[in-house]
Amino acid sequence: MIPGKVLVAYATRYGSTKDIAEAVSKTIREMGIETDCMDINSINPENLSDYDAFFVGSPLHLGKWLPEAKEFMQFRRDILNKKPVFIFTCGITIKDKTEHILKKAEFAIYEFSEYIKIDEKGFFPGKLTVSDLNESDSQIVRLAGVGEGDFTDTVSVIIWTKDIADKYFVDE
Ligand SMILES: Cc1cc2nc3c(=O)[nH]c(=O)nc-3n(C[C@H](O)[C@H](O)[C@H](O)COP(=O)(O)O)c2cc1C
Repeated sequence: MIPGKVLVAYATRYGSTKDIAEAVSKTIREMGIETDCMDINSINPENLSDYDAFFVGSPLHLGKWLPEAKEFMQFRRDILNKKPVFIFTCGITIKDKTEHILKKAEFAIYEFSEYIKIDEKGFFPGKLTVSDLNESDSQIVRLAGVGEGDFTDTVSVIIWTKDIADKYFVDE
């Protein structure tokens, strides 16, 4: 299936998941496929039927997807289940791709993978600067010992996206 239009939907607090979403969107657009890259909070559900495939991403917060991203999966599952769905998770801990870390990141998506058919999953390291966080987030990351730094890996995002396009966006 060559999609007419693809939606890349993301949740973010500090912009790094938006950066990943934009890299996904740019990669697809460069293949000649139309894409919209949108913050989940600004998506009009009535427009979802315009899309032939969905990328949906969220950062990890205390081991979970952000609430608006989980709600998007839950409340829009009927339309999502009719189309290919590719999800990406961003987290600072994902810089260490150990089995334990990846299992924890998998657990974050377990709750909605029960009712949504997920075609592909990507896990990407994020970016965190404690001094940029609001008061409550900075307390949480200090207490949880989340760590900080910029581990953005755009090359891996582009490769992941191209692999998906090669596998799913082909003439039948
Ligand atoms: C309150 C808070 C909790 C976080 N919890 C986790 C976590 O459980 N696991 C993890 O890998 N990263 C965690 N992070 C790091 C973020 O997932 C990471 O910085 C991500 O790149 C942020 O995405 P954003 O810039 O799109 O908001 C946390 C960050 C914050 C602010």
